[in-house]
Amino acid sequence: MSTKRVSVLRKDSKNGKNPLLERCPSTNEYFDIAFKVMLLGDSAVGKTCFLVQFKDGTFLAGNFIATVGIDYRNKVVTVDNLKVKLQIWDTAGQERFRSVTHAYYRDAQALLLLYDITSKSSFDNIRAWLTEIHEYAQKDVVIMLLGNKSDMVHERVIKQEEGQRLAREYGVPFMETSAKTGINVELAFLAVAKELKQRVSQQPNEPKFQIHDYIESQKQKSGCCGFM
Ligand SMILES: Nc1nc2c(ncn2[C@@H]2O[C@H](COP(=O)(O)OP(=O)(O)OP(=O)(O)O)[C@@H](O)[C@H]2O)c(=O)[nH]1
Repeated sequence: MSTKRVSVLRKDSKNGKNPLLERCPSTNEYFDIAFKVMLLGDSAVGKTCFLVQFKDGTFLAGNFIATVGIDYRNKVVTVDNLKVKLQIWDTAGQERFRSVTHAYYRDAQALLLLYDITSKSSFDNIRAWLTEIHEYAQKDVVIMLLGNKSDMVHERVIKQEEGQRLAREYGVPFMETSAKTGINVELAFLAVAKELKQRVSQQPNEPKFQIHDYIESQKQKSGCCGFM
């Protein structure tokens, strides 16, 4: 099998601290605060496409090329007038790369865990992924469950309610997404960015940000589908 990208095992030069008002080298944009987000899930659920859709607004159609090891891209988003740099780590879903990716869990402040709504095994493996997350990630890491490829309506084997039920069981937010059409891709990252930003800048009298409510309100605004 050909490979998508040789792994880049680069560490943040700031020793994990949130750099203030720095310039993002890849986008050349200034930012106030930075967070690390990781994409996890079985091979071929669409993690790379999900990241490319968010970063560039395009869909990587064509032959599937599995990621090797781990890679990252940066994107600066605006959250409540603050420039938030998301450093997004795209991991290889294949079993043989697990030991490489485990080493990166600890640095992530948020994890987007994807399954493919047309693949029962990718959904069944979500429990195993959550076990790994609890073993290797930070205790207070933000986790979001995403049922990807929601555009493939005729091939669907996992009902939306099944995803919702599993997410509720683990107390994590859930959405169905499509890296192909872009549905809910930006919302997933923005919800996570808002939650993380709120955690570090919460004012004493400010109400706590509720990620579930935020997602629900955005659904109502867009009049769209696939939310918890
Ligand atoms: N229809 C549809 N196809 C998708 C979607 N997301 C990804 N794909 C296709 O699914 C296949 C796998 O996508 P990738 O993004 O490479 O999967 P991955 O999770 O990064 O896989 P690994 O790198 O092995 O972990 C590719 O053929 C994509 O074109 C989607 O939302 N809808």
